[in-house]
Amino acid sequence: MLVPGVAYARPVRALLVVNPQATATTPAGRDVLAHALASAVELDVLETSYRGHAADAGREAAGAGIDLVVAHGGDGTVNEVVNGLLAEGPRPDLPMLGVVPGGSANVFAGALGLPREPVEATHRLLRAVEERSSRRVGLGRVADSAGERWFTFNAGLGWDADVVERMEQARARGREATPSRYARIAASCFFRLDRRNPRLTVELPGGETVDGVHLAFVSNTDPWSYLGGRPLRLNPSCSFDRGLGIFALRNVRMATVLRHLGQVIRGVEPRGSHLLRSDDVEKIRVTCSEPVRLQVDGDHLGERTAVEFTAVPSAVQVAV
Ligand SMILES: Nc1ncnc2c1ncn2[C@@H]1O[C@H](COP(=O)(O)OP(=O)(O)OP(=O)(O)O)[C@@H](O)[C@H]1O
Repeated sequence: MLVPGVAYARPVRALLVVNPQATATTPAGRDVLAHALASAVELDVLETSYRGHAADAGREAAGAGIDLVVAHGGDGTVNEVVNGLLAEGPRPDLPMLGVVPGGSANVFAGALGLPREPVEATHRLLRAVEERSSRRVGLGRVADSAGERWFTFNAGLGWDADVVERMEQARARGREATPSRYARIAASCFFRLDRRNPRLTVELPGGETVDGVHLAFVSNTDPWSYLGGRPLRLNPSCSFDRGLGIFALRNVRMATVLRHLGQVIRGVEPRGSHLLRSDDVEKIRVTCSEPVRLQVDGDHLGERTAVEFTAVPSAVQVAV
């Protein structure tokens, strides 16, 4: 493990995990990144060949005396690496995480203030390695009947997860994730949701319970927009150094939803009595009488009726 500020006699051992399927990774970019890293560290490179491969690599690295695991891909790749590293829970001797964006949204990197441009991000990472500069980042954990999963920036149940699933389907058909497509999908998901009417119940510590929720959006930072490259302002006081934040919409009509959608796209903070907003929360439980979709870091994971979110402070050390 690397201790910040300490000079080492032995070289830093690093693993570069590249997702060749991510939107903005290329063989040329991979090679530039690998060469740059190899000038500073003892490097192994792994290109993922199946979904879950990055998680397997993270798990192996955690037990193999590796100092640094660099994820090059989108948020799905970062999420997998983190889930592998933390498979046995947080430990002070776990490898440090490095991120070089290679996805379409790169929300985690954006929330950490890292450059989205891969060459610039590589320079920043090299500088962090050289200076032994890092920060500890608090993450969230989702527990349900299917098991446990870490999230690096957010997880959502209900309307938001419906949108993520439809967006995944659109991208699989080669469609681009433009703001207008996002708005159209969000509106059509809301119409469907309104008809089916599966409302969620949110339980907060201290016994506070909120019913009639269409969307429960739980985060460990105010996530960056998938579209505009700036904070979403759903929960502006939420940060990696505090507990979880929740943003929930309850008993709203279509006109209000469309107004908030426009605000979020423009980077304006939505307000109103139908919004539940709480932050620095340790545990959040969300239940529903019928199955609703769950998304974790922008990946749709299927349907659930009960999910518990937990804040885990200082879960991972990130080279920044
Ligand atoms: N070799 C592979 N074949 C198929 N899927 C893979 C492979 N390697 C990784 N994956 C999966 O690809 C999915 C998408 O990757 P990722 O999120 O990193 O890129 P992206 O979708 O372009 O980025 P973003 O999430 O920022 O839009 C991840 O969920 C990961 O599990």
